[in-house]
Amino acid sequence: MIRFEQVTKRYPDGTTAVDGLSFEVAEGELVTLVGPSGCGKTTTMMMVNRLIEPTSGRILVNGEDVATVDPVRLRRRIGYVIQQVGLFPHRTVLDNTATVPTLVGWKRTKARARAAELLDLVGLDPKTYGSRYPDQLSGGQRQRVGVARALAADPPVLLMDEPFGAVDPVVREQLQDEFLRMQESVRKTVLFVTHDIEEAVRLGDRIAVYGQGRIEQFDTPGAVLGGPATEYVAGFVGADRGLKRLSVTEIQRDDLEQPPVARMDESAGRAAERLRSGSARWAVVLDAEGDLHGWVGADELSGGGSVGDHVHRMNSWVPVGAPLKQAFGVLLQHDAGWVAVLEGARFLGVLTPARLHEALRRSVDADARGVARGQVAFDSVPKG
Ligand SMILES: Nc1ncnc2c1ncn2[C@@H]1O[C@H](COP(=O)(O)OP(=O)(O)OP(=O)(O)O)[C@@H](O)[C@H]1O
Repeated sequence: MIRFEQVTKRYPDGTTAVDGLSFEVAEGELVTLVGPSGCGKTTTMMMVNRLIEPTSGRILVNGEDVATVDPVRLRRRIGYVIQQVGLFPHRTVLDNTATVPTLVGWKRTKARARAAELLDLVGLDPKTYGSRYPDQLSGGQRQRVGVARALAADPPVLLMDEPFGAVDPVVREQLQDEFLRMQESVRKTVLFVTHDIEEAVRLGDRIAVYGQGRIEQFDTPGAVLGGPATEYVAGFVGADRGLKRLSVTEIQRDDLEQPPVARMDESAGRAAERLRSGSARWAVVLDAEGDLHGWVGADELSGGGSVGDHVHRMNSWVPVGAPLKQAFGVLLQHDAGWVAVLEGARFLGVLTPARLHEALRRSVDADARGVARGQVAFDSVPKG
């Protein structure tokens, strides 16, 4: 969808901002460009919508060389969000959002209806905020309007330059979450510039780690964290990259351990006997559908009745596909030896600290070998 072919930008004063850059962003993909200040990220991005012209090389958007497209027409097809949002101060939020549709000739009512829809999409109630002016909004709200405005003409491509850089960390995380949710439904092709590795890893389907004017590594967040290509990348992603990797590695079914199970309607006595004969001290309690109800200790099952009469409700669990970090959080918070993993209400198994560690190790190994994690056997992962 966006393709850089040997793109170089040399400024008139001789600064080479970008040097022989080649990479591709697939349709519907979100690629983050991350690197220290001055490494050429913004220059890269601005060459896509021709705010800056390359010295050599080509950039194709949807197969078309951008150099051959009229810049004004080009920019209407490419949404652009920047840190200093650049809202028009004397126009209401609704009119700001409707800017591009109005420019391309939509009727005012249609453009405003679309703008209201988009404000809703970015989490701003158009009834409350539509008639306000930009200086009556918080920084985070202004950023949201910036995103809504960029999406208004429904451009297939979105360029975002540190869009959440100017807000505090809590709001920033909120905006990132909302943006990810929105991207699930709108699936734009996005080039996203940030100098924050956490943000790059969190948002990117793939990330491009920039050195000076060049990409040092271009891969999935998991692969970059698990196997930095160079010393430079290792330094940039940080010594705690193992921890960061927890947030991009998903819990899979084959990471799970199968603990002893008791049924809700099973007689307590029979369940106790079964657990004792297997030397099990506890069991998870499921109903006939396999949905999780809680857990029970083997020595609590005396006194008759059914297992359901003795069950402890379980108030924390994690869904399959959630990041390992979420499971780790639950284990720490409850000082627990395991956490249940569900799909919907259905119990799939438990994750223990040892299994969590193995999952992380296997995913590093799988990325290094370019295979799926399921193909890495537990015992093939070297210890230590
Ligand atoms: N108009 C210009 N003339 C000369 N040099 C420039 C110009 N614009 C940018 N540069 C230089 O090009 C290099 C890349 O700049 P660019 O803005 O692309 O970096 P960046 O990675 O986006 O940085 P930041 O994160 O600080 O925004 C820097 O060394 C910068 O000083």
